[in-house]
Amino acid sequence: DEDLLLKNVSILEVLKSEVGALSNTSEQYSTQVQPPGTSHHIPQTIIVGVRKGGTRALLEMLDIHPNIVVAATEVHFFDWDENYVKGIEWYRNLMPFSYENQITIEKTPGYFTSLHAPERIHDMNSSIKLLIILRDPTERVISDYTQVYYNRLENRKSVQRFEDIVIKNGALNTKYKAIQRSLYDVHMERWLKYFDLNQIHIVDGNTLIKQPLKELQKVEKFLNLPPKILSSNFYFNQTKGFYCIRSDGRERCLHESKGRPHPVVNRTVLEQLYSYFREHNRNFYKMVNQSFDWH
Ligand SMILES: Nc1ncnc2c1ncn2[C@@H]1O[C@H](COP(=O)(O)OS(=O)(=O)O)[C@@H](OP(=O)(O)O)[C@H]1O
Repeated sequence: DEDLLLKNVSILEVLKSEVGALSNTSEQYSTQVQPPGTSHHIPQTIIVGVRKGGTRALLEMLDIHPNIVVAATEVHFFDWDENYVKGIEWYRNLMPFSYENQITIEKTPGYFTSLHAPERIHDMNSSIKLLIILRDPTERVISDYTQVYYNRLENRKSVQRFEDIVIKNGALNTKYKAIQRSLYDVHMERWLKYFDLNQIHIVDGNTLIKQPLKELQKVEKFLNLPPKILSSNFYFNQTKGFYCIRSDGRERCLHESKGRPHPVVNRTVLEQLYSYFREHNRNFYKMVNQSFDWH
């Protein structure tokens, strides 16, 4: 049920928050005629996740770069069988027009936790560069819950308190999908079966919120692009409480579904989540040779 809901939610998102997130990309995308010398290219880089990690912010911020073009919507090619069977040409045609010197990027957060995505992406291009944006796993669970909460409200479905989902019979409900999606080591292991660590760059989602330029400069380096994203491309919007983008003479913030207030969670429940993830986090740090200041 939750997966079905998620799928519907994703489609809804494509229609609402994702396409509408930044009118700039969607307008360009839907009305653009093919400029001479451009064509649809298969992405040389994919943001594969994680859901609620900050994938939309990362994609839109990378779109500032003149050598980057981004797909406006989540494509779900590698994680949804009904799309994958349509073949690579179907996928390529969904990409925006780009020049030879530009990198095409798409983001589908569901790839990170998909069982098939690593192998399928590897089959398409074994030397592709992958971006994964991660944030504190507990925060990610709460963000995931918050998204489903609002979607259920919109669809007039019943909602539950966070604590009532996360704790079952006095113990942590580790079967809860949102918790499973935060087991970064478990998912990462699948990616490392197909890709070298040096093909994968991990973006710190917590840092992207507070110091976007710092994280974007690392991505520019990873993609071998000249540093073109500047501090003047960002301004802090007090009302939203997040950085917004200034580019091509326009100012834009992400859709209101990005950066929603989270519920205040019971301290004991928080501690249970922190301690559950601790071992997984340590394992993940070892796997990727990098550590993060998660709880
Ligand atoms: N600049 C800026 N503006 C708004 N939001 C920002 C920004 N940078 C990062 N974020 C964080 O992005 C979180 C949503 O992540 P995703 O875009 O990956 O979500 S989704 O999986 O595509 O639904 C979203 O999570 P929530 O805070 O839970 O809404 C934000 O914390």
